[in-house]
Amino acid sequence: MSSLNLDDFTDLIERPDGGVRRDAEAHREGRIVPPGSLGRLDDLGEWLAAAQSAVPVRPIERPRVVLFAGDHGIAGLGVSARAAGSATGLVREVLEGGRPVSVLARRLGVPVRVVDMALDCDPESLPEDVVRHRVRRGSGRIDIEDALSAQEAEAAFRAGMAVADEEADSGTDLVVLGDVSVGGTTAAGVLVAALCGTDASVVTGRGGLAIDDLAWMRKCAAIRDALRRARPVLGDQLQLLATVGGADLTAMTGFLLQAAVRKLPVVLDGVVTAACALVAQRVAFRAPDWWLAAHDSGEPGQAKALDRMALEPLLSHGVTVGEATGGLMALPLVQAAAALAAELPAKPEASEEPGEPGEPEEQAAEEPGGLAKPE
Ligand SMILES: O=C(O)c1ccc[n+]([C@@H]2O[C@H](COP(=O)([O-])O)[C@@H](O)[C@H]2O)c1
Ligand SMILES: Cc1cc2nc[nH]c2cc1C
Repeated sequence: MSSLNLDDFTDLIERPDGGVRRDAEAHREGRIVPPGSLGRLDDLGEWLAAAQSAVPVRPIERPRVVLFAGDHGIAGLGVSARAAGSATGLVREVLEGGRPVSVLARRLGVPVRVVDMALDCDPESLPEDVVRHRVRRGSGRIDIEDALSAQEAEAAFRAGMAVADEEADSGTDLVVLGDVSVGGTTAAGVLVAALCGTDASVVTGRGGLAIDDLAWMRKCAAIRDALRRARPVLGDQLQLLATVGGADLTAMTGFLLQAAVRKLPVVLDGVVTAACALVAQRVAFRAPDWWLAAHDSGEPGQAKALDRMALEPLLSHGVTVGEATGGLMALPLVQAAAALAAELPAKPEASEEPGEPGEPEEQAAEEPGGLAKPE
């Protein structure tokens, strides 16, 4: 295997086409509904058009949820409301259709793909297509040891890239990315604090099922200790992920970068995907142009990371369950934006030709009448 050079992503990742974006804006200006009256749906439609390099934008017809799963040794310190090693149970429930992500995905008709990177269970106990990318059983306890060896980190990163390639090759037109990751918000907090140069307390949230004050203090201390181990390797993102990220977060970072190479737009979910996106931005500064922040989960580390990437979350409903649930909530909005951008009729010919004599007066005469109509 040739060694992985993350610097290559800087050149491989292009921006979505600016010319197409301007065409999409011009197309929008020619529609019957006044510019601005669809609010953020206009921006969303234009962003998608640029990502697809298509005006009018194509409908999102083959979206997919991709969940990276893993257990984190740090959960053994009591930093999560869930028991250490319990991510497997969640994954089973996802596969059986009983988790929030399963319910929303079913309703929206979106397939869910789960990728086990480091669950703490016997790999034989899960379907082969779920476990085939696994690099180890549980990631290391990041306050005192590396989450992964260098080899495991490279394998996990490549697995994430391979999943992005598989999705792009199979015609997926939008990915909603999420994690099933017990202890993952602690690792995410370390990555965000390390990359933003902040203190542990600034990024320490309450996790999936809100933890109590004592657990919060343990989480804060764990992030502080892991941060000490992260700072010396900040300049090397793959080593940073090996030191404090863990297998699922490393794979998600590889996924995000390769998806951007393949021009596959990705909807981000909560703090864990935001932390991976932040690492990926360090690798390739243009990459965030391919991502949409679905929602604000309320985790301080997520807000910090999104702010750094100038990504503004679409929704805010306090959804902290992870597993791409918040991402899926945004999907109907993305689909609505695409449909409006593509299907609204054009303004009548006359109003598109400003040079026509008499035309401005006609408009002026028409508009107040239209506005004056009772609701
Ligand atoms: O989306 C968020 O910001 C968010 C905040 C807290 C927890 N979660 C999810 O909850 C799961 C457990 O996280 P943890 O770190 O509390 O064990 C994990 O899959 C996270 O994605 C997600
Ligand atoms: C408007 C818009 C701008 C963005 N920039 C990066 N991701 C984005 C997503 C949207 C929707």
